[in-house]
Amino acid sequence: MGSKYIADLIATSSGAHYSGFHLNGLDPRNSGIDQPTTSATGKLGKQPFVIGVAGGAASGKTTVCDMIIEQLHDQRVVLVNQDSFYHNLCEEELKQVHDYNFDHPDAFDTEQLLHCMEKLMNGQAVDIPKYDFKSYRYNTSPTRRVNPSDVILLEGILVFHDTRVREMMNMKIFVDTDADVRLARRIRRDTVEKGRDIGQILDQYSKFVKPAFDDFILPTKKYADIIIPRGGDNHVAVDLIVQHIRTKLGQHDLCKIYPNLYVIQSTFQIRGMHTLVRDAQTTKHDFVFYADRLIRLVVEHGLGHLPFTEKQVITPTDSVYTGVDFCKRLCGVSVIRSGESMENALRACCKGIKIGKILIHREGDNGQQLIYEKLPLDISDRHVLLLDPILGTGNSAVQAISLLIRKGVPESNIIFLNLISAPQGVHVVCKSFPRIKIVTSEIDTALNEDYRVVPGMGEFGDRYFGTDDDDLQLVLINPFLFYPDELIKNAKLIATPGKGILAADESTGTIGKRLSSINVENIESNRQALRELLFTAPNAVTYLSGVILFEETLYQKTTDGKPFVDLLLENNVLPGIKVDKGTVDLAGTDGETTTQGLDSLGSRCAQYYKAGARFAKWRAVLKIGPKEPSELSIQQNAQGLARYAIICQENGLVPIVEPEILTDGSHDIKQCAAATEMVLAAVYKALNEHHVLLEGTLLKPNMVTPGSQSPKVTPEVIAEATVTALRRTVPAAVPGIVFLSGGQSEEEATLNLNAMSKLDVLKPWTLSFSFGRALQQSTIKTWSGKKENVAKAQEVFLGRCKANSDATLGKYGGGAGGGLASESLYVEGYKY
Ligand SMILES: Nc1ncnc2c1ncn2[C@@H]1O[C@H](COP(=O)(O)OP(=O)(O)O)[C@@H](O)[C@H]1O
Ligand SMILES: Nc1ccn([C@@H]2O[C@H](COP(=O)(O)O)[C@@H](O)[C@H]2O)c(=O)n1
Repeated sequence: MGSKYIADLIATSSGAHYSGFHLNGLDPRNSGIDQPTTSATGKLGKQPFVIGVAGGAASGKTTVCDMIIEQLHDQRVVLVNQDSFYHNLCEEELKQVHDYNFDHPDAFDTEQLLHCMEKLMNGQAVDIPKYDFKSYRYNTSPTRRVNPSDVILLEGILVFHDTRVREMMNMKIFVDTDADVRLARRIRRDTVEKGRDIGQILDQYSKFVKPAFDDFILPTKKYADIIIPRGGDNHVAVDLIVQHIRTKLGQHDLCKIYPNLYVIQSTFQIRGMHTLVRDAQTTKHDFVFYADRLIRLVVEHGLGHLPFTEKQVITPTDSVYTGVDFCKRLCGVSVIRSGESMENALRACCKGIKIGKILIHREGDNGQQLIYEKLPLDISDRHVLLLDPILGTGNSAVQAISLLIRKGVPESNIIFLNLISAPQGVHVVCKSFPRIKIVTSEIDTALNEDYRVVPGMGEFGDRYFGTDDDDLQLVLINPFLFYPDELIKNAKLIATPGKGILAADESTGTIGKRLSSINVENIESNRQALRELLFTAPNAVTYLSGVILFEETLYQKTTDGKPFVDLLLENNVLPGIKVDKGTVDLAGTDGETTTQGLDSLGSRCAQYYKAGARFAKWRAVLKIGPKEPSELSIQQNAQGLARYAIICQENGLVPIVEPEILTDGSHDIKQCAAATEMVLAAVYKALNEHHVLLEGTLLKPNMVTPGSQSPKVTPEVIAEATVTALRRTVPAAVPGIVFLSGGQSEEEATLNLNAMSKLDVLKPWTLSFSFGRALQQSTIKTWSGKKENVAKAQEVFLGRCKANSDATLGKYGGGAGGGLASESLYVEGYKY
C-alpha cells in the first residue's frame, strides 16, 4: 500500500483538490527517484508503529511530533529524539567546540540509538540520555525512562540517514520548511534557550548547518512517505497522518488479507471494557454493563457500513444542510441465545427494527446441526445485521449465513457483528462468503483444543443471561418473538395499579342490544357517538390504561376528525382489539362451546398493530353444569387461548387471555372455585406448551361467585375464593389480572374488586378491571342517545371509572352512581 494508500486516504478525506502535502511516489517532482526502502504497512501486529520524522534543524519536527502525540492521546505514544544520541565531546573537542560539526552524521552515536530502538520494539523499557546543549554533554542530567508503546516517534535531522534506522520505520515524514524560516527560528531558539550569541549562531550556520543540510539531510527527503511543507502550520497534513496511524493501529493482519473484515479502532476505553468482560472474576452485573457498551460500539460501527442516500434538510436557521438518509430496508437476525444480548443495542440504534432469530443446535457428537428460524418474510429485500458476540470455529456463522442466503438475502447485504473473533472463524467465514462484511471489536489469538476462543471471555450467553442451561431458557422464553421487550412493557403498562380497561369491544350485534335498550338505532353514526362520548369524557381516561375496541371502532374518528386510536394514545391509554370471532358449539357436549377466529389471525394482528392496537382480547366461554366444564371443553378452550396468545405475541400484541366461566346455574361458590382452578390450570399449561411469554400477557378471568340461581354472598367471601383460586393457578410472571364483570351490577363488580384489593395476602399480580357493561350501563342509560345528555352521561362514566380505580387500590367506599349502578346486568344464557 504505502504512498498509494495515503493517496486514497487524501482523496477520500479532502476531496480531489489537495495542496501542501506531497507524496513522493505520486509527486511529479519526485518521479524517478528511489522508492522508500520500507513501506507504511511493513510492521504491524504486536510490534509498535514506528514513525520517523526528519527535516532541517528548526524546521518544526518536534512541533509536528507534539501535535501527533496530542491527537493520539488515547494511544500509548513515545517520542525519541536523535539529539539524545549526540556523542559526548572529549576535552579536546570541547576546547574547539566552535569547530565541531553537530550536523554531520558522525556527530551521533547511531549504534546506541539502534540499541535503544531495538529494545523498545521488543517491548522493553529503555533509559534514554538527556542531552544538554549548553554543556554539550548528556551525562550531567538524569536519564529519561521510555516505556514500550504502541507508537514510537523518532525525530531528528538525520534519522533517515542510516539504512538500519530507516528500516525500523513504518512511516517516514519529512518536515519541509524554507531555509530562511529555519534560520530565523534557529536564531531565536539558540539565543533564548541555548544562551548563544547571534554571531556564533550565524557562524555555525554558514560553516556547518547549511552545508550539512544540503549534503546529508536534504538527500534523505527521498526516503519520506510523506513530505509536510510548513511543518506545524500544516494542520491538514497532521490530521491525515493521525487518521492513517489510527487506521493502522486498529488493523489486524487479517484485515490485510480480508478487506471486508473490520476491527473497530482500539482505544484505552475499549481495551478497558475488554479487560473487564474477559476477567473471569467480573460480576454478572458488570459483565452485562460493559458487554452492552462494547456491543453498542460494534452495532454503531456496523450501521456505518450500510448504504445511504443523500438527503437535504432545512435547519432552524433556514439553511440547507446536505446530509444522508439512513438505509430503510434493514433487519437484525440474532443467533440464539448469545446473539440476543445484542438485540437491545440494535433496537436502541434503529427504532422499531425487526429482529429475526436463528437457533443452531448441535445434535449428539456427530456435530449435526438442526436449525430453527423465525425470520421476517421479506428478509430477501433487507440488509441483514447478523448478531452473535463470539466468532469461534465459524461453523455456526456459516450455518446462519447459508440460511440467510437460502432465504434470498444477497451475500453482500449481510453484515456480521461480533465482539471477539478467532482467526480460524474469520478464515472460515471470509473464505466461504467473501462478500459479507464482518465487524468485530477484537481478534483473539486462537482456539484451544476444546474449540474455545482464547483468551476469549467464556460462555458469553451464560455470563450475560446468568444461566447455564440453554434448554431451560428456551422453554421459559419463546425465542421467536420479535417484540419481547415491547410486549412486557405494554402488559406492565396496562397493569398499572389504579388503572383498568374499558371493554368497549362489543360487536355490531351486541352494541345493538345496548342501543335498543335506549331506543337508539344501531347504525354506525350512533355507535361512533357512544364511543366518542366514552373516550372524550373529561378526566375519565386518566383512570384507564387500555380500551378494547371492535374492528369498526379501531378505524373510527371523533367528529373533529381525530382517529380514536390517536386520542387514546395521547392520553396514555393503549388501544386494544377484540380478535375472536365468537363461539361455536362443541359437538357431543351439552351446549359447551369453543371460540373461533384463529384463521388468518396472524395477518389480522399485524394489520391491527399497524393501525395502532397494542393488545388483543379473545374470549373463551365455559359453563358449570352437572358434567361441565367437560375435559373436552377445558382442553379445547385452553388450546385455543394459547394458540391465540402466541399468534398475538408474534405480531406485537399483548394477549388478554379470557377464559370466562359463566355464572348461569345453581352451583355454589365452591363449585365455581373448583371449576375456575381447573380451567386456569389447563390454560396456563397450554400457554406454557405454546411458549407464550407470560410477562407479556394479562388474564381476564371471572370472579369466583355462586351461580346466578344461588343465594348471593358478601364481597369478602367472593374476594377470598377468587384470590385463592388465582394464587393456586396463575404464575407470578403474569403482570396483571383484569376481571370481567360477567353480568354483575356495576356496583357489585366494583365492591368485589375492592374487597379483593383489600385482602391481606400476597398477590404477585396487579388486580384490576376490564369491564364492559359494568362501566357503561348507567352511562348509556343517562345518555339515551340524546346530545343534550352527553355531558351528564360523561360525568356518570367518570364516576364509574373513578370508583373502579379506587377499588383496584382497595379504597372504594361504595355508593358511586346511586340506584342505576346497582341494577343487575345478569341476562340468562347471555351471548355476545
Ligand atoms: N509553525 C511555527 N510557527 C512559529 N514557530 C514555530 C513553528 N514551528 C516551530 N516553531 C518554533 O521553531 C523552533 C523550532 O521548532 P521545533 O519544532 O523544535 O523544530 P525542530 O524539532 O525541527 O528543531 C521552536 O522554537 C518552535 O517553537
Ligand atoms: N551541542 C549542540 C548540538 C546540536 N546543535 C544543533 O542542533 C540542531 C539539531 O537539533 P534540532 O532540534 O534543531 O533538530 C543541529 O542543527 C545542530 O547544529 C547545536 O547547536 N549544539
